[in-house]
Amino acid sequence: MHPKALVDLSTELLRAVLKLDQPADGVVSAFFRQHRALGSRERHALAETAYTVLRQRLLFQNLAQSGTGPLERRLVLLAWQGTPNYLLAATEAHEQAWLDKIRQIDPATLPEKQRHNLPDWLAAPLKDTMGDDFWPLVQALNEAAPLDLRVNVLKAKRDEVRQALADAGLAAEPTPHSPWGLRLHGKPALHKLDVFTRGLVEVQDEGSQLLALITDAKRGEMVVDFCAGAGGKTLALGAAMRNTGRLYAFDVSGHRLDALKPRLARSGLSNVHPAQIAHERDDRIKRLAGKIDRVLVDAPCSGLGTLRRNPDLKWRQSPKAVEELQAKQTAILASAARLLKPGGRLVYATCSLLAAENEAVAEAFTAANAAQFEVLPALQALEAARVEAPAPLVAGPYLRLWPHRHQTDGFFAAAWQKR
Ligand SMILES: C[S@@+](CC[C@H](N)C(=O)[O-])C[C@H]1O[C@@H](n2cnc3c(N)ncnc32)[C@H](O)[C@@H]1O
Repeated sequence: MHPKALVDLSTELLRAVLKLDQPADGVVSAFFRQHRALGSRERHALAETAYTVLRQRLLFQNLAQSGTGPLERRLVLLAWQGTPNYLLAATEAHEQAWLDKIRQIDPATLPEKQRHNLPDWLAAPLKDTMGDDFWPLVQALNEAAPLDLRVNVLKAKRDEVRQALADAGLAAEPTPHSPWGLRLHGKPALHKLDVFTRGLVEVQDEGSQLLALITDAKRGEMVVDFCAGAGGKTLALGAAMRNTGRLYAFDVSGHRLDALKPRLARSGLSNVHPAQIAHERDDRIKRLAGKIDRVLVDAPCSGLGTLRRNPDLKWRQSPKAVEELQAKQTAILASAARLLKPGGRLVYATCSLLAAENEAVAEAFTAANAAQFEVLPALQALEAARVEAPAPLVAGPYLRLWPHRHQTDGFFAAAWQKR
């Protein structure tokens, strides 16, 4: 495609993404479905340019105040992620002169907001929690996430998969903590690979694998994945159970559970029972009360731990949404807890960075249920699950993962044992 046309399309995509009325990944996919002629490099340039603006929106919006022409075009020129030659061929002399002037600005001299690119309501609690680690976190949130795989231990060993990937020309290292994980070099296309189509691997962030590991589901047990969604953790739990026992995958969204089905078929698991529930107090939950060995509550949350992949969330979430989520998380956790039998394990997890959705919810549960539930220190649970080098993964009794410290998305988990 001609560079001018490509930059125009990039501007059109950015305009749609910046409405912020839908998740950016959905807007980008829909846009590419409407423009099927775009090649993979062109798609990469368009998607990465939009994501770069989302990551550093406050900076770019400020810099764009000086140019001329439509705002979205100026933002595209500033954040362009395609080849530089394309940008040169697509721009007028006055635009190039403007870009040259902007490139002379030293980012270190800019106001703090334009360096962290976070809304105030999010920057404030993160500064409080992180102290000196705030800026390393900000930097990590603006970088792309690595691509991790989880080996399906029902079908293969990690070394075998690593060798099969190497034979296909793909280098991968074992993840530092999860015994199931491989971290790929780069972002290769995986869906046509034999190891993927045969269900030997799933794409799953190491942090997400650690949430399944801390649940430590065992052979023959009765297990509930309360907020199973498309089943990322369900598949890991089912394989850890070696396809024995019974694993219920609940969710209020039938649409998300539908997305679990092809993944289940690839995985070879037959111990998983997906079921749509109306809400957390559904009759199905009442019928299973007191019968379950392990319950994972991978709660609906702000998703702010995934900002590397979903930078739009920092502009789409709000303090009010976080408050509503906290109430929902509290209600789901209370209801899910009723499922456990004595000696059973309850795990509450999120992919949020905020204490309001993490420690605050866990501490309120502990306080309200001390007679029935005892906190299980995350370190103890991770050691028992044979997680490698677990000490740096915990903060007090909880699992706490950060992109800048652990190269994972931001995750939290608390565990309790029913008395
Ligand atoms: C963080 S996502 C789950 C991701 C999933 N566990 C995975 O690993 O792919 C949270 C899920 O909670 C579901 N959810 C929201 N409210 C719920 C409720 N009251 N009961 C059960 N699930 C709920 C959402 O539909 C969403 O799929």
